[in-house]
Amino acid sequence: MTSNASEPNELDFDFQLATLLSVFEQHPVELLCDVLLDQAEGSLERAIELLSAPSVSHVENSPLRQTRLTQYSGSRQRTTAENKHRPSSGLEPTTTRLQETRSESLRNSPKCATTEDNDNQDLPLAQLLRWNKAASPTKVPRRVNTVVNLVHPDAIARQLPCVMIYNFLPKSLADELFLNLLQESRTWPSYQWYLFERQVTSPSTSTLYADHDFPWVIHKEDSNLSEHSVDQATPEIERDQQSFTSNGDIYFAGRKIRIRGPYNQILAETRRRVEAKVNEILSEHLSTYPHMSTHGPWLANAVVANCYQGSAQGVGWHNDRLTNIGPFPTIASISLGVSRQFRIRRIPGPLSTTTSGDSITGQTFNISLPHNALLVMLPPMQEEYQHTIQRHTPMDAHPLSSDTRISLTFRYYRPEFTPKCTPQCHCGLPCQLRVVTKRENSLGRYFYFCQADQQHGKDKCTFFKWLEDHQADLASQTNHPS
Ligand SMILES: O=C(O)CCC(=O)C(=O)O
Ligand SMILES: [Fe+2]
Repeated sequence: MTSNASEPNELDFDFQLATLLSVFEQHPVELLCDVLLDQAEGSLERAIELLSAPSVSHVENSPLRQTRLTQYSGSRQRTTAENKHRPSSGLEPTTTRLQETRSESLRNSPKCATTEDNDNQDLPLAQLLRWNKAASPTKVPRRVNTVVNLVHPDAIARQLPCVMIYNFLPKSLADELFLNLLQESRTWPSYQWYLFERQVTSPSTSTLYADHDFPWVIHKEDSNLSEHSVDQATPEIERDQQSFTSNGDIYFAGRKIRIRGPYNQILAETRRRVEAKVNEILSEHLSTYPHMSTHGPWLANAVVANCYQGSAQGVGWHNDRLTNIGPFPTIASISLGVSRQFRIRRIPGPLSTTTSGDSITGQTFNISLPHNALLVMLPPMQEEYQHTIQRHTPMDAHPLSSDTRISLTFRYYRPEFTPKCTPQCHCGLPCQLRVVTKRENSLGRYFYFCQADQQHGKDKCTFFKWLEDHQADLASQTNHPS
């Protein structure tokens, strides 16, 4: 959610509303829209402040909100020319979620479902919020707003830099792994971070396991957790669980966290199989993605584990942080438990327009992730696409867990991207690494910038450094140690 140091912040209405939806899942979309438009006068920061106040519960049916929600849905009509100058901020998925959340909110909040300020008294709000074609003053080409379901591994590989393997682990190992993690997940924390100086909490829980070859110097932790650690295990489970600490703070999505490890036997066996499969895939894809080669075998030396209890828990649109895994990462994700919808869309920007200037951001892909599916996200998935675990989608109960899903996202934490190798910003914090996706003249370049706003809720500093400049500095320090 941090604004990008080198790119203008494109916090338009769609993005703002999508952000509020992902943070304030308990509130109906109409309330979020009203607070954003009326009370906060379009300021996301102010809206978050207002919504964080304990008394937020009621929403008047505002005509402005009605108009903007209709536009929000109707803005799919933008012409190609408009799209070129104003890249979509992901209308399609958020619109879909808007529709899903809307029906949820209509059930939960009868007050919000009234249509008393509208002329169309007889129509349900859900219908009113849709783009009204008849009322549209001019006929403009309609950009198709589709979600394409991809099921067959060949179809997935044709459309996306992803490889899907269903029933990846032997069944008994998958089940054992899941039951083991279900037990452990009771101690995984929700994460807090800052959005415009307001602390927000993730709707799911997660943790980071690291193995023996995690490149940051690790020693067994024998004292209490550091004062900054937000990952607090219960004492009983803590005794069975070795905790690692590192000689550098570990930031996960802008938050300082504690890591757990080394892998137990089940996780180690899973790692062995994941690494073998991923390296096989990487060698097959080398001709397609030459940039995947250089660093030797891919290692699954750490894994971000996520737990979602029920369909209200998910994770919003994002691409995975590159800071400690470096550019062009490969991430291999095993799904366990109830099947959930994984949605993928291209990041708006020059990369998402065809040579004729047509926007190709309209397409969202949906992949169901059943128990024991391995999805390997290859480069440039994190550079060019965003993903989400969609909330409020129908689920079939899983025999082992009913409505709980756990994902294990194995990553290679590269030695050259440890905190020791990461520049510190003027605030004294390790920087975050990002890639330029919007500015054509620097497209695809990586840069470091301050992440203090997410971590501490304070203003971020002006630190900015291109990755290649930083690497050149590191190389010259190695060649000419002082
Ligand atoms: O649960 C999943 O499959 C996705 C989780 C995810 O996107 C992440 O850990 O970054
Ligand atoms: Fe992710």
